[in-house]
Amino acid sequence: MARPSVKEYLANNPKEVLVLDGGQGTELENRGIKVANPVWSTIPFISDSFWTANDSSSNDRQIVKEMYQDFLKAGARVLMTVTYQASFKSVSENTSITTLEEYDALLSRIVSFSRSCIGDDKWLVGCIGPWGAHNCSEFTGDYGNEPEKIDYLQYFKPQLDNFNSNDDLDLIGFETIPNIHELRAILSWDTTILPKPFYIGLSVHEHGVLRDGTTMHQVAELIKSLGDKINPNFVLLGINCVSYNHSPEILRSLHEEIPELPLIAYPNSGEVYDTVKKVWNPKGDHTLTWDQVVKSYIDSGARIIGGCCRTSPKDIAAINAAVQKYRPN
Ligand SMILES: C[S+](C)CC[C@H](N)C(=O)O
Ligand SMILES: N[C@@H](CCS)C(=O)O
Ligand SMILES: [Zn+2]
Repeated sequence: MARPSVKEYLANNPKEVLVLDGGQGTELENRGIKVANPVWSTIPFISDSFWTANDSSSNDRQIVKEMYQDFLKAGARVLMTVTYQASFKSVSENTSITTLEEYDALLSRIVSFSRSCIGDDKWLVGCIGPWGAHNCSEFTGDYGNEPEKIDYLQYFKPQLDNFNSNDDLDLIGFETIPNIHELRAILSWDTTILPKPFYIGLSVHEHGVLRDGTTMHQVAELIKSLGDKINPNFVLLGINCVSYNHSPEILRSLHEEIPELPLIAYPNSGEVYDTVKKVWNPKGDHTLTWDQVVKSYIDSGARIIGGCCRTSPKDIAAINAAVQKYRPN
């Protein structure tokens, strides 16, 4: 392997801050791919023509490649697979891919294609959206009346099994997790279920609580209560797809609660997703610059910084400039 493990790299280079890519689903949408469907940004990979056509005849294939190229040019060293809404449930209930065998083949193809787009020297994250992605509750955290009874492992297992066994993936990213019961479930999984380094990105309200109302103090208490039993592959905790303007404060509150934990932060643009119309609506302007946001993240212990929905290669270039300016010497 041409790159060290992310976990070792971060531990051996305590001053290093890595730049992640930006919002892939929304970037593909900006470039003409229609993502409003039950598997969201994974849609281009479902079509046979993505895999059979050559680059010049498959427009979508060219678009995905160019998206990766542009994030790389902007300075990203950690990039993600476009598999946020590609759980077995979402794929098998909404596309022509219905068996576990076909599903595995799809994920393996996506991972190797993504690896071929970014080269061997960059880190590749296997992106896994929350349980709530399939019914669009990632921004409400409303998992019904008995969220504690949901079988999260059963939901994630087919995607996890594929990602765990794929050496092209360096890290598993559980993203946009809005519910404490889901967080508790993921954190309860040992190295037999999660043998690869992983991180968890929380989906947090502007006023700093998890979308289901759990405080950052309660999140910290949960992590502390696990003590030595915590899976050693749990590398970073953080926030993603949270409001840009509020994210520095939210990350600071997490850092104050668990100062020793390496953090990851990649906010959205500050626009708000309309889950019915599936469009992003403006909500005030950026009152902060990326320069200010990144400085604050680094002061709060962030080791990986990037952008989520509606952030583009331009945002990643600004993040990269600020990371080079503020990372510790
Ligand atoms: C992060 S959200 C924009 C992903 C898409 C959403 N789960 C939907 O199904 O519309
Ligand atoms: N990794 C996903 C996040 C959705 S919230 C994306 O960038 O599209
Ligand atoms: Zn997002």
